[in-house]
Amino acid sequence: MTASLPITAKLIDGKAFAAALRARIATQASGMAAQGITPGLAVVLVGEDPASQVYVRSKGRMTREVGMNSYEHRLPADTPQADLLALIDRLNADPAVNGILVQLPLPSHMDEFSVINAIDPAKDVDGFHILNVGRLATGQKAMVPCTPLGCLMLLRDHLGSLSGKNALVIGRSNIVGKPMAQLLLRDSATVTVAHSRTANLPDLCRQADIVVAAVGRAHFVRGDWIKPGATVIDVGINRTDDGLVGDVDFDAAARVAGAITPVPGGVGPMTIACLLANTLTATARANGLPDPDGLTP
Ligand SMILES: Nc1nc(=O)c2c([nH]1)NC[C@@H]1CN(c3ccc(C(=O)N[C@@H](CCC(=O)O)C(=O)O)cc3)C=[N+]21
Repeated sequence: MTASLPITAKLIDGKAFAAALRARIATQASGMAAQGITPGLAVVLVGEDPASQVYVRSKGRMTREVGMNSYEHRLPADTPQADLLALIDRLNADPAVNGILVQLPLPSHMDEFSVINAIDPAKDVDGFHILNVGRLATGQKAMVPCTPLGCLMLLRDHLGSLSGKNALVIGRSNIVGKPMAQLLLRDSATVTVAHSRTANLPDLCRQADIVVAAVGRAHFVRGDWIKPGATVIDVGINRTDDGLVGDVDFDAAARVAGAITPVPGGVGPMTIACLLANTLTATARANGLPDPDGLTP
């Protein structure tokens, strides 16, 4: 139905935006280095989830490219939870480590909440610790989850103010949907969070000026769900026979939307750039410096 229309949406180039963001982070990191401070990010990977491997590799490279130290800890899938908690304790106590990321998902014998909440909230660059979740929800200074922060930066860059916009977040996960809703609310959008039980999702979506799709199902959001001119942010990373695709039927949606992020090259690179932004912010706060410019919401 939408296939006959021309592609009119502006492409929101997350890859280019993320590269510019990393360049600003590198400049600010070298300013810290001049004061004898080198930010350090520790990434802990338990087991060998293939999607996680890709992420960890590009993350390590980009961390070094912006002038930060990268520490990688790979543990076997059958590592006892107590051993992981002992490693987290060591990283919490290590002054060279300003940020700690424990790659999710964890093997099923571990309790993710116990592991995440063992991280020093000041080093919780994922923003998943319950203290940071509560701070974000109550408008206090927090570490903000990387993917929603990246989406917010792209939205603000494209739209300017989000005030009064109808925003639909599709997906209610702790890592994307819920913190995304909090950030949109803070920017005075009118926020709806939809999920697998939401009634009449297509009609709800047709009222949205902003759609953030984070459901984890390839091409779940159809082109004829999109309000003409809407801004569409696709968080999905789905590996299919057609390669990496998002949660939005891009070819159809790009004929209706005002602007849309591609997959790959949209939100994914922003997630990594925001991880580096959070590491710089954590380093600044740990050293009593003001928050770096333009990296926090
Ligand atoms: N504690 C934790 N924090 C995370 O932030 C986290 C995690 N666990 N577990 C795994 C997911 C996945 N994730 C991605 C980040 C960037 C890309 C990315 O840069 N994607 C590229 C494509 C990469 C490719 O070609 O496969 C893009 O979209 O353009 C993908 C996936 C972060 N995650």
